[in-house]
This record gives sequence, structure tokens and C-alpha cells, in this order.
Amino acid sequence: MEANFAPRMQISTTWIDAHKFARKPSSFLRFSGRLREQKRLQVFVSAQFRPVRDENRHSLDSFEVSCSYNNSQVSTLESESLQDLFDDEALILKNKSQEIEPYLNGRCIYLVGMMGSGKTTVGKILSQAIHYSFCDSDTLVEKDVGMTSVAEIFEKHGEGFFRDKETEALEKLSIEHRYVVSTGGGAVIRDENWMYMRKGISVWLDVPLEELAQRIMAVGTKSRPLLDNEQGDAYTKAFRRLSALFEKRHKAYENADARIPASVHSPMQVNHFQRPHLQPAFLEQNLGTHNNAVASKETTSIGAFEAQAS
Ligand SMILES: Nc1ncnc2c1ncn2[C@@H]1O[C@H](COP(=O)(O)OP(=O)(O)O)[C@@H](O)[C@H]1O
Ligand SMILES: O=C(O)C1=C[C@@H](OP(=O)(O)O)[C@@H](O)[C@H](O)C1
Repeated sequence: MEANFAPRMQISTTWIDAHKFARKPSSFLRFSGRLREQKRLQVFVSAQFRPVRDENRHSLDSFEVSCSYNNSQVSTLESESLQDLFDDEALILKNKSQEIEPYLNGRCIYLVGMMGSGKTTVGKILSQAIHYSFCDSDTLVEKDVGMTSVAEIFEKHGEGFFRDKETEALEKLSIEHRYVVSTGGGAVIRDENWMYMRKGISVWLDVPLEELAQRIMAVGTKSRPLLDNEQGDAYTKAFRRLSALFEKRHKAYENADARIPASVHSPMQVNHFQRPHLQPAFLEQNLGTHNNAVASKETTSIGAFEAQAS
């Protein structure tokens, strides 16, 4: 079976009549009643194609439509569940992850990376594949503080308070086993947090800023308070702020035991996994220093982790 990937297609900021959307079957695009009443909508369309499986069959799998009105984003819509889009990627990630499971010896995996790099998305898939539990450190902080969102915590108590709670959450997790932890994008800035994350294996999901800004534009900035107060259109806002944060943080991300570049975990280029030369002996070479439990010197085949030693 052949699996090729067509490039992502983007048609940005086009004006179209709302009634044209209204004629589509409701399962095709989901609209709120309020949106349907708007006369004209400014839409950003990002289309993603399924892999071509044979010569005759290729289909548009899913596409996201992000709508804005009067320059403020009002909604992001998806043709179908985004999970569909990740199905092929998830399968490959699962297969590859299962190969590394025996070498982990129960150590937690900490996913680090900028906001939108996919720590939560990838983390959930990974945890299922290796039969670990999944934990989002932001969610742990929210539960601890008794608030429903990080945005609310920032608003009521400020960033410093959130950072202290984040450190506490990582400290709690550091005595656990068999967890894939999606850390907050800023967790890497405190040395103390690294002390806790070093109890497990840290993996940096390294995604280009342009891609991050696209993803964040699609879902909006409301849940990410550090991106929510910039001026300008949604993409520029996200890109500008992400660039400033990355400038301050990139050295800290390099502390991670392994780096996975976007080309490996992007659904559009997931065939990268299948290249025969991507067979790094990641655990033995790069992680053995952190835990003697990685005793085996046999070559492992874990193409999902194109790792670079820190
Ligand atoms: N590999 C990927 N390719 C394309 N989009 C992705 C990928 N991983 C995540 N996303 C999308 O990016 C957004 C942010 O992902 P998320 O997992 O919440 O990131 P994080 O937890 O790092 O902030 C979500 O809308 C998600 O669907
Ligand atoms: O980059 C950051 O400083 C932050 C990232 C967020 O987590 P995600 O990376 O999961 O979005 C969250 O912890 C908080 O809004 C701060």
C-alpha cells in the first residue's frame, strides 16, 4: 500500500456569504444560530487531505474553517471530528511507541514545547499506546486551585501564582510512574521544574512558529492568556507573541532529553516515520544517562523519536 501526503491547502481570509454555508447539510459544518444570522463572514480555510492509499482513491478528509467578524474571531468549525485527521498519524505513533515501552521501566514522559505544539494531542495518543495514564499539568493546577481554566487563574491571581502552582503540580507528578505528562508551554523556564522532570524522560515537540500560529489561530486564544492581549489579526497576534516567548525559551527547551521536530509528528508529513534511516537508538544513546534501568544495549527501533541529545 502506498501512502503519500498531499500538501496542506490554505485559502486565507476570503469573504463569503453566510447563506451559502447555511445550505450545506448540517453535519458538514456546524454553525451556531448567531453565526448564521451574519450577512457576510470573513473566513479562513485550511484544508487537509487524507493520505492517498492507491492510485484511484484520494479524498478530502477534513477541513477546518475559522470565521471572524469585524476582525474578531468568533468561531472555529471543523468538517468532522479532527480525530479523523489524526487517525493515520495516531496509528503510526501507537505502533512506534509500543516499541519503546519495554525500555521505559515505568518512567514518566514529560512532553514540553510551545503552546499548540501538540503536547496534549500527542500525549493522549502516546499514553494509550504505551498503556500509561495521561496528565495535563494545566488541568492539575486548575483542579488544585478550584478554577475551570488557566485563563481564569491568570486573571484572578496573576502569572506568578500560576507558575508556583505549576511547580507544585510537577513536584507531585515527579513521584509518580507510568504517566505521560503534557506540561504547560512555560514549565521549562524554571530550573526547579527541570529537577522534577528529570525524574522521567523529557521530550520537546518542536514545531515552527508559523505552524503554531496557524494552529492557535484555528482554536482561538481565549484559553491561552499569554496570547490573548495582543493587537492585530488573529494570526499576527499569535505569531508575534509566540516569537517573543520562543526567543526567551528556546534554550530551556533544548534541555529536553529528546527533540521531535514537527516533520515527524505532523499529520501532513507523517510518512517521514517510514523512512528506513529514521531508526535512532534513542533510549540507549540519549536516555541511558538518566536511568540505569535502560540496561539493554540491543538496538531499538523507535522511528517515532528522532531524538537529539541535549
Ligand atoms: N501534529 C499536529 N498537526 C496539526 N495540528 C495539531 C497537531 N497536534 C495538535 N494539533 C492541533 O493544535 C492545537 C493545539 O494542540 P494541543 O495538543 O492542545 O497543544 P498543546 O497541548 O501543546 O498546547 C489543537 O487544535 C490540535 O488539534
Ligand atoms: O506557554 C505558556 O507559558 C503557557 C502555556 C499554557 O499551556 P499549553 O502549552 O498547554 O497551551 C498554559 O500553561 C499557560 O497558558 C501558559
